[in-house]
Amino acid sequence: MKIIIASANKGKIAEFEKLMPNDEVIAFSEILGQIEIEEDKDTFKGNAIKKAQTIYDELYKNGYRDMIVISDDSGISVPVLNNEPGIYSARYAGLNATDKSNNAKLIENLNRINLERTPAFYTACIAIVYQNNVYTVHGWMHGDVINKELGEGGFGYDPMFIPNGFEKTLGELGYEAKKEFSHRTKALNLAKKVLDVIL
Ligand SMILES: O=c1[nH]c(=O)c2ncn([C@@H]3O[C@H](COP(=O)(O)OP(=O)(O)OP(=O)(O)O)[C@@H](O)[C@H]3O)c2[nH]1
Ligand SMILES: [Mg+2]
Repeated sequence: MKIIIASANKGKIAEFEKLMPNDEVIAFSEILGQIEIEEDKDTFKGNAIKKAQTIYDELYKNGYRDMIVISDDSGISVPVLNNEPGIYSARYAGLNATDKSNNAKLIENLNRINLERTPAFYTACIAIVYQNNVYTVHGWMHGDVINKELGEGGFGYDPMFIPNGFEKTLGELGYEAKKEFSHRTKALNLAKKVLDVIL
């Protein structure tokens, strides 16, 4: 099955490819080139729908039909920081933020309140657009964030995140572990059930 991923995040696209080994997973940019989508909704769900719908509409305008478009809006929330960065995870350190600068800002904010480690959770909302219908599913992963980066695996905040039941960060554990229980894995498992019903 051909699935268009409405994301420009290489880390996410790589995860989707590994999670759907039997499908043809194509990043939208391979067909449409770069498209900037303003994420101006106030929920993961709102932004996920906007991303998937925008890419679906662009593909449609370009003559593509019967495609399945999947988006992912995700982020990490830290309850002791009023659930920051949440939907702002990708731009926590500002408009030109990178994974490095976002992690540095989170570390700075943890240090400001003298916390080496505190509970946190990831959320992923996946939106599916198919034949002008929209479906959304969510997945979560709970654990702790720490005020330093450990390990090189994963992407984004992974080197700062210790999932429940482990004593290492996702950066140290690597993708084979993360794949078993991540927010994206859980959401995608639900998305696959939706696809089983609608296709
Ligand atoms: O360590 C991480 N492991 C994860 O598994 C993960 N999932 C999300 N995130 C963070 O949350 C932002 C999402 O923002 P986001 O959904 O807008 O994505 P994005 O802007 O990077 O790409 P796009 O899909 O919008 O094109 C990302 O940039 C990351 O910083 C993660 N960090
Ligand atoms: Mg984004």
